[in-house]
Amino acid sequence: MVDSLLHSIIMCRIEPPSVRRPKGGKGPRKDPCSCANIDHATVTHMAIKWDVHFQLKMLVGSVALHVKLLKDTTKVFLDIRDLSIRSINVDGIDVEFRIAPNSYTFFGSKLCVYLPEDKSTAGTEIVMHISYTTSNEASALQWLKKEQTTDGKAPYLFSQCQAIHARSIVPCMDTPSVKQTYEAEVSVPSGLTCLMSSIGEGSKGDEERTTFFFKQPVAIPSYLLAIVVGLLEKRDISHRCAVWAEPSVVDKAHWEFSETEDILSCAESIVGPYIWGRYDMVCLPATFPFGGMENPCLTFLTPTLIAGDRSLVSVIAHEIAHSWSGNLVTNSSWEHFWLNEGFTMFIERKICGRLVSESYRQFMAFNGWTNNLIPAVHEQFHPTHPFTKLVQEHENVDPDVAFSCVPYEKGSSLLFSLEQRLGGSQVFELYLRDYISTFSHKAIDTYQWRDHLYSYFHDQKEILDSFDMNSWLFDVGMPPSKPKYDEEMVVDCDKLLKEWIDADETTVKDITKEMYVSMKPLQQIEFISQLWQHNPPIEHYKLDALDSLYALTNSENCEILLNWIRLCVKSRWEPIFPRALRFLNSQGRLKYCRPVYRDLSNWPFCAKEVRDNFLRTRHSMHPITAEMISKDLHLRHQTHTVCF
Ligand SMILES: CC/C=C\C/C=C\C[C@@H](O)/C=C/C=C/C=C\[C@@H](O)CCCC(=O)O
Ligand SMILES: [Zn+2]
Repeated sequence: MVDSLLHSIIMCRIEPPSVRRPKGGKGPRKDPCSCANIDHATVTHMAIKWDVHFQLKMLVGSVALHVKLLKDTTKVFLDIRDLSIRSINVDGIDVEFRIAPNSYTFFGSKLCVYLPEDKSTAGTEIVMHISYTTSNEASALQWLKKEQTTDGKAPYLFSQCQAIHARSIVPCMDTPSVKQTYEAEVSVPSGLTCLMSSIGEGSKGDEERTTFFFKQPVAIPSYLLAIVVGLLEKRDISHRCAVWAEPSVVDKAHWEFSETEDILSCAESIVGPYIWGRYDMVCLPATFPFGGMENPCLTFLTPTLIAGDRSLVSVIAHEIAHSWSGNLVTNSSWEHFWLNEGFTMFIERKICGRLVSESYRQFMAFNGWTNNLIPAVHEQFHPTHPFTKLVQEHENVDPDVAFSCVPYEKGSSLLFSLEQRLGGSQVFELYLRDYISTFSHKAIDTYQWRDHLYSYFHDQKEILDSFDMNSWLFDVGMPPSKPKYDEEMVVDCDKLLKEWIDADETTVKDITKEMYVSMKPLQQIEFISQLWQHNPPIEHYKLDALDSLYALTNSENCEILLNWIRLCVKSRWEPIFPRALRFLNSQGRLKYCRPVYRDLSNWPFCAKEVRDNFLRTRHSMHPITAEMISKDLHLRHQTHTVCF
């Protein structure tokens, strides 16, 4: 008995715990969110031609995919969602194609293209020309009537392809493990400006239509394809930075984001040269679902960053940092999203540490742990939820549903802990540069990251082995240990918090506003967030006093407003409801809308009104926003069957 047991243990190749790999797999796992046969073929270049039709809410055009066969194959599989394929030819020869029947789910469908026999051997390079149109419900696009824009003067279109929405605007290998250059010709109604995640190469047209030309010479994953069309004006910030926005917004955005060149230069001093040429930003209409999106050469930004005091520009540092982590060194699938976002959060805070102070970097990391990671693990999910893992498994999982701050905060905390153990900030910055230069223009997974870490710090193996890496990477819940933070900037927050918690109806009148107004905005956010997280909930007389002293309900800073609304709703303070509803209807940022919709729908006092509000406004929301909130409110159950 013992012998056979011993034999089976020896034969079943028990790997050391530190190299836990995906189920049943040796080496990199295929991206479960794509049906592309990337081991047989790869796309190296896309040449896109689109006519933008606002009345139809459709892109009509074609794409020429430059495909290289990696193995003998007579088929190329592409990802599509809601595309009407008109015709496909390979090097000018019409070819058969099929769309896998009944495969439609949130992943979309598999487009199978059959190659001529004489173009099916390994090493062959072909040009696959696909004529197609998008659906008027393409999940990557939001079409705005002029009335929905800030200035109300012209229609507007913008895209959001991350994570798996590129397939709704172009047939492609919609996985971050495939990188391709691209060029585009886009025809739009004259008078409107078209911008893309690339270098603009001019335009030509007549009074009816204008065609804009673009080139992206750096190979990028499909999720970084991006387009915006609207009545836009530009303001230069430096020789390589500018901001675009609607006329009534552009000067406010220009002032708010005027430190962008300083941030970009600072980033270069940490992680190396900026290779993308331009760093432009477009400040989108308020329905944009995210704080920022790191589309190369053209970061997309929410107007909720315009606080009037430049206090929220760390998001720009974040998007700039993506020019290295994410856009150059890319996660090979969304299961390893933390490589994109954990590194970017870490670099963002490095930049802010350089520009403000090291104690500010420490405070940002502390704030991330206490105000983002803890609520995400304990309130948005629960400590045993699989989406609280750093490395996830996305079989039949929609990345939009799995999305949270966990990859950002758990990932950056992991790097923060490693920095402290492996020699401190300067030592770790040298590692960071080596990591970026080693994997630039590649797509990697956590196992490749880990192997590089061990080889770079080969002389500190004992320290690495003593670190509970597997628990950080693969376990649910909060990390097994908390980094040590310099809490110098926490002291004032804790002092003010204690003053308010300990106050009673008499002494609350003695609290003055001096300490609060002397704090940095991030400290004010920390203070209000701690009040929100405090149990029991804060008494109504204190909320009255807080609002009259600090004017929180009328704050221009959306981060402060979010935490104040959540605090008041948790305390069931009814005067906040009108402001909360205005907040929901004034912008579409998921980071704000999802928690506030969830909180309000769980409050019997206003549950029905807030759900009715959603049903009334959902059609003017971005598709992603509408989808996520309807799931949060349990208004529809998407049955996810296995895709292919
Ligand atoms: C574990 C989840 C794996 C993959 C998810 C990937 C993408 C999800 C999709 O919903 C797109 C997310 C885009 C995020 C863009 C910007 C963020 O860095 C900031 C979001 C929070 C904010 O609004 O500030
Ligand atoms: Zn990011």
